[in-house]
Amino acid sequence: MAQYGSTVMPFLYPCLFRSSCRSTTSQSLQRLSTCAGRRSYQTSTFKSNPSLAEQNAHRKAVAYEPIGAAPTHNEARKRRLDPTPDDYARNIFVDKCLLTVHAGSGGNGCVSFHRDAVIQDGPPNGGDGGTGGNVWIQAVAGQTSLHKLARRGTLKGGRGISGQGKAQGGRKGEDICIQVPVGTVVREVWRSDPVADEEERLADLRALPPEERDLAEQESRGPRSNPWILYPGANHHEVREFGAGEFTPKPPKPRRSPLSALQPESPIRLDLDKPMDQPMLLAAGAVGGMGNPHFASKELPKPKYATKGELGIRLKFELELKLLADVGLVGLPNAGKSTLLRAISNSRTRVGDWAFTTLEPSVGTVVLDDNQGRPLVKSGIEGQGPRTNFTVADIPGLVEDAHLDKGLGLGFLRHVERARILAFVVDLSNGDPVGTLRSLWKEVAEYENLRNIEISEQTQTRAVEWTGFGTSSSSSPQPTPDPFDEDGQQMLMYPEPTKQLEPIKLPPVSAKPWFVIATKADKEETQDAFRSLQAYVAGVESGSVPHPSGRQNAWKARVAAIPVSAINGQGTDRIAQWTAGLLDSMQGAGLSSAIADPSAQRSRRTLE
Ligand SMILES: Nc1nc2c(ncn2[C@@H]2O[C@H](COP(=O)(O)OP(=O)(O)OP(=O)(O)O)[C@@H](O)[C@H]2O)c(=O)[nH]1
Ligand SMILES: [Mg+2]
Repeated sequence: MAQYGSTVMPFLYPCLFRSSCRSTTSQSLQRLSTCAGRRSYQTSTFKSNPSLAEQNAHRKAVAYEPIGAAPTHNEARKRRLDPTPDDYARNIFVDKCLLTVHAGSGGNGCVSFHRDAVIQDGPPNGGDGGTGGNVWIQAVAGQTSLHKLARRGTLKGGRGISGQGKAQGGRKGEDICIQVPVGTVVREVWRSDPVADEEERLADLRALPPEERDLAEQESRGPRSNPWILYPGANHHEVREFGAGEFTPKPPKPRRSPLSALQPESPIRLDLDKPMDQPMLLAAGAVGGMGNPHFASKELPKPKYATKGELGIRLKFELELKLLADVGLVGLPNAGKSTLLRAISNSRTRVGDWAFTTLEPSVGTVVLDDNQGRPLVKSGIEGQGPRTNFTVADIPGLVEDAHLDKGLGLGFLRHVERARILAFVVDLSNGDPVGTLRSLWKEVAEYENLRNIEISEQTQTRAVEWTGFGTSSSSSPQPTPDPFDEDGQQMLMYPEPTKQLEPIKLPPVSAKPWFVIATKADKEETQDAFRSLQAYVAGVESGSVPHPSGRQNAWKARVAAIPVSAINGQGTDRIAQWTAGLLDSMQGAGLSSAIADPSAQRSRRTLE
């Protein structure tokens, strides 16, 4: 053996040299012959401790498996609907976030003088600064979560570029467009508007008697205390003279970009419940500073100063998804909601045979055409073209007393009221389906009660806090000095209110259209359970049985129980048809995303 030890033999024939320390050459050769012999009739099964060569041979055989062995379409579909617990795509979902936006500040004006071979000391020709970038917002179809914006936190419009010599104006700052999902409500939490603050300060000064003005002016100087830019070539004497006040010009009035007229009124409250063709202006960029030609006069034909650009407005918003999806799947844990979503859409939500597999809502899109414009389900109302898709949200399972925040409770019920239609998913193989449906409705109705109490309590609190006639209450925001902005200028900011914004008004849950999906119908002895469920639902529709929510005006115009076997993909087409029909009837009746919410009938408009 030692004679082979220093050669490449151990590398080429590892099985021969595995126990080189102990075995002899004859033993190894015998083993080699055994291995070879075995390989001839035992190719696919390993002995208890396979050699490296055998392992490699096996890997190769698997890699070159004949194409005929690939899973058939049905097998692939079955695998998709009954996946292993680790076969899922991670779903990131955020339905509420804070977002700060900064409109771009204006670029500075330029101090420059014409100079050429003939004219050594010509007239002023400094360009104006460019306007800051605007901030726009647009609701777009196809987005279902606010997680991207939540991660960014702050979005800034570009700063305007400063002006240059030869009367060259600075370039405008870059605009930004915030894209949000359809159904987002945007509410302003606070704002810092340096131009408005300056206007207010000047108005206060004007109201004072002239002898007090100078002192008050010194004390009340805000972020625009020094709006001037001096000529870089100015000598010490000129700088001192400028600062001494004798030659200090009157500060120009604060200016706004003409575009700011398109800004929504403060405080901004937008209900973006329809896809928008054009973005909408949220905050206009600040205007740029003025170049030195603006200050030329008969007395001072060559001014050596220009102004800085105005500071951009800063706004903090709370973004909240009012509409999660067209259909919300409501059911007990382990009822089969995620499997159903996989069966009707392209979703890869997690499926597992245990409760609370799903912990975050996940939204899937059900496509109603063959992606080439040919509808698979006849839908859509006249004059608006066929409906091509709708969205379904897989909401985590509800448990008994979820309305008391049991299980993963109230957070999930919050999602239920953000769907246009509720689809109650009932497992036919798990006890009495009618009892299950009633207990699900009970949780939903109790949650609605709680919300009504919460809203009325908040209204009372607001009524007590109101002090009237413009006098500020103790909780009203007071300006406090804040850190400096990117230019080293002090910004006036307002502390964030300690009180949260009031909850968004949503339509009552019991007023939403609903239907029942009876799943796991492939399991044995589920026919009787389905028949009893069907009879109950028919009773609710006809009015012979009270509505499971216990509400008088609850929706029951068109209820159905649809049996499906999600794991086999059977009966799921009917869900698409039924939902499309319900959406059409809602649209036809003018009940759009907000259903019965009267405050949201018009898109893109301010609330209240
Ligand atoms: N036989 C049968 N089993 C099903 C069917 N649908 C789902 N299952 C099984 O039921 C179990 C639970 O399915 P999930 O889709 O994870 O249930 P879920 O309602 O999303 O559960 P949570 O996320 O915990 O609320 C899994 O083992 C599925 O394979 C069905 O139609 N027939
Ligand atoms: Mg699930």
